[in-house]
Amino acid sequence: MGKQVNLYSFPSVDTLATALRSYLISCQEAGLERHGVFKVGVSGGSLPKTLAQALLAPAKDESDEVKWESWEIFFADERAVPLNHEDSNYALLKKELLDKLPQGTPQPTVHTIDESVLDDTQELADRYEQTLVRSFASRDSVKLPIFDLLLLGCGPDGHTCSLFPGHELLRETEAWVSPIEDSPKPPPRRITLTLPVVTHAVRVAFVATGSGKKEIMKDIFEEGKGLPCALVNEATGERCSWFVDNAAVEGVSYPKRPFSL
Ligand SMILES: O=C1O[C@H](COP(=O)(O)O)[C@@H](O)[C@H](O)[C@H]1O
Repeated sequence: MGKQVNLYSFPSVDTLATALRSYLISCQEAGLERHGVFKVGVSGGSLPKTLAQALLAPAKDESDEVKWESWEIFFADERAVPLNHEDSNYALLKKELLDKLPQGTPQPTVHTIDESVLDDTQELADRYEQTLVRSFASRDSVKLPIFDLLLLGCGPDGHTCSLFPGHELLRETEAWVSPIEDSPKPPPRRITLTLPVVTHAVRVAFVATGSGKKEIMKDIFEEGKGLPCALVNEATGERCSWFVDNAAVEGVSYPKRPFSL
C-alpha cells in the first residue's frame, strides 16, 4: 500500500455514528465548494441503519447542518428488483433514512434504477450509467465520474458494492456500471459501480461493525488477498477511511488512528 488508509475504531456504534456525521458534513462542504452540490453514492446492507443514526441526529450548531437540498444520492450497487421490494437497496435507504427525515425537511435528489427494465440487467446497468452521465458529464468529456463520497459496506467475504472476491467483474476497465447475474449473495441479479469508478471518488468511506467482520478485517488489512475491499484500499490510500467499532477490528494489527478531520 502507498499512503495508508485511515482506520478509525470506536467503542460503540453510537460514537462511530457521531464521528461519521462530522466526516459527512466535511465531505458535504467540500462538495458544495467544488461544484455547488454533494454527490454521494450509498450502499445497502448494514450501512443505511448506521447512516441514519449519524444523519438523523439533531445538528449541534449551524456548521453541523445536513444540507439535504444539496445532496444527490446514487446507489453504489442495486438489486434487480422493484423499488418497493424488501431486497432493494433503495427501499432499505427509504425505510431507514429518507422516510424518517423530519416533516418540512428539504428533500435530497435520489437517483434510483429504472424499474421498467428489471428483466435485462445489462440494460438496467446501461440506463444507470446514463443517469451518471447526465449528472457527471458525458463519457466523451470525462473518463470516469468523480463522486464526492462513496459510502461502502464490507461483506463477511470481503465484497463491497456488488464486487465479489475472484469475480471477473473486478477486471472491468471500461464500464461505469456493470450487471452481475451470479452474485454469490442473494439476490443473484444486480448492478454495481465498477472498481475504476469506486477508486476514482474524491473520498471513500467504509462502515463495518460487529464481531462477525473481524476475520475478514484481518484478511483485508493484513494480507489483502486480492479481496475487493483490499483492492479499494490499495487504490485509494489516504482518500479512504474506515469507520469500524472495536468488535470488528479485534486482533487486527493494522494501526488505528484517532479520528480527526
Ligand atoms: O449485498 C450487499 O452487501 C454489502 C455488504 O453488506 P453488509 O450487510 O455486510 O454491510 C453492501 O455494502 C451492498 O450494498 C449490498 O448490496
